[in-house]
Amino acid sequence: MVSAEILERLSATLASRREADPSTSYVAKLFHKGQEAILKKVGEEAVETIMAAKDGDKLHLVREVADLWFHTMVLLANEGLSAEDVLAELARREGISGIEEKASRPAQD
Ligand SMILES: N=c1c2ncn([C@@H]3O[C@H](COP(=O)(O)OP(=O)(O)OP(=O)(O)O)[C@@H](O)[C@H]3O)c2ncn1[C@@H]1O[C@H](COP(=O)(O)O)[C@@H](O)[C@H]1O
Repeated sequence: MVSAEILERLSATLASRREADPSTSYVAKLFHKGQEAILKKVGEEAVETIMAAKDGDKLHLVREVADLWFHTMVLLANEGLSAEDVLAELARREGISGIEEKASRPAQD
């Protein structure tokens, strides 16, 4: 079974691409283009994920979500963050009902 360790390995690979040659690395090319280009890819992959969910093809959906996760990881890496930061936030939230959490927020003026 594939474990979440793939996210850690991918994070390490992404970090290593900071110094890589954009002509031989897709990730280095995205870093080189900058945040706007990365955000554009995240937006495109989010839309493609929605379309895949609607067409009912499960393999297509899995592949589009993989593209989305990958590009959000590039976004995190570009900001000096990694999958570990997101996993830690999910761990912090574990067991806290979304309904309870929302109800405990201070009232907005
Ligand atoms: N997981 C991925 C991964 N998923 C998707 N992609 C690439 O993301 C790109 C965008 O996909 P699209 O379907 O949107 O293709 P496109 O419309 O032709 O792309 P654009 O021209 O718009 O950029 C494609 O080139 C895919 O190959 C990935 N590229 C790399 N990785 C991982 O990142 C590592 C480092 O990659 P490099 O930096 O290229 O060595 C690899 O070893 C993999 O582990």
